[in-house]
Amino acid sequence: MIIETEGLTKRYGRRRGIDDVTLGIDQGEIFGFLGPNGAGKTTTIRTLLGHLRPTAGRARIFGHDVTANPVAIHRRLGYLPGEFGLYDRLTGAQTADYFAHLYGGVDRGYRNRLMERLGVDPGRRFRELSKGNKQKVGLVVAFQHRPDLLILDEPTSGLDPLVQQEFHALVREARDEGRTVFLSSHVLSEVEAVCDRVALIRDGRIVRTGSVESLRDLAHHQVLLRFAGDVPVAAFENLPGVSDVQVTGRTLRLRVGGPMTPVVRAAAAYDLLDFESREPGLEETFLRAYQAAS
Ligand SMILES: Nc1ncnc2c1ncn2[C@@H]1O[C@H](COP(=O)(O)OP(=O)(O)OP(=O)(O)O)[C@@H](O)[C@H]1O
Repeated sequence: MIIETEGLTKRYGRRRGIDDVTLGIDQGEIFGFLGPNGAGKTTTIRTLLGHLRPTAGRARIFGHDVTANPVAIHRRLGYLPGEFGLYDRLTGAQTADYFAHLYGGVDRGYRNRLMERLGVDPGRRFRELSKGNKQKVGLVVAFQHRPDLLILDEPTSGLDPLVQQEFHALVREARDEGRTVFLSSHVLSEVEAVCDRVALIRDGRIVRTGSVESLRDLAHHQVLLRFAGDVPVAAFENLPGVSDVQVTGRTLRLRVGGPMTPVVRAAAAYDLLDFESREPGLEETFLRAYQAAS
């Protein structure tokens, strides 16, 4: 196992950080760590990296205890923090060079390809970069020495959709080379798109671990349909995956789990003026799924 934690707990004084986190991540997995803001993702990651000392429990990476042997771990690790930065005056290329030296040099061809694929402008000073562009330099730094394990804290926040796709491709390539990826996210659809397995964290505790397919019951969309004329609610209420149908005048709001086809087919039978579909935030999704448990 590449990452192994047992009852990992971190309290900030009397405040909760994480509580009893037990995880096992195998070589060659893309593992998603999914939770709303404040759930404990960063705390878990920083404890794994040895930046924070656990209050209780233990964690091992590559078989080494994270508190006892951080150097042996860090040589083989690529890490993207939530807010990546070094010195404001350095350019993207200089920043990547700085970290490359720490690892005793990197394959420059690979480094340059990473920069190209992610669209990093190597000559720009760090202070002139937007959050997304800083994030891209951070990704180059995490990947450039081809580490055995990548730990990425909310890697796609601030990236535009095309760069996100390129990032997903890089992650899959790393996995196909037998490397391991642990990434945190607060977006369900992103974890669904790229991860093999996932753990859900809420209020500092793991509420579920499983294959990405096992998230199906959580994934849903809020759909709004606006029609030119009156529409019988019954035409939608009993469709597969549909629940919580609400009607305001000629507007229907409904919750759809699973494929959208039945709703689109039913809507097409009427004069449809507008169709909106959005993925609700994870807070809303978790609240719904875990209300009974809390
Ligand atoms: N240095 C600290 N001192 C006190 N409490 C902290 C500290 N860092 C984090 N916390 C608390 O620990 C809990 C978990 O925070 P953490 O940053 O790990 O969550 P997260 O899932 O990474 O959220 P986000 O996506 O917002 O970064 C929160 O309740 C937070 O307020």
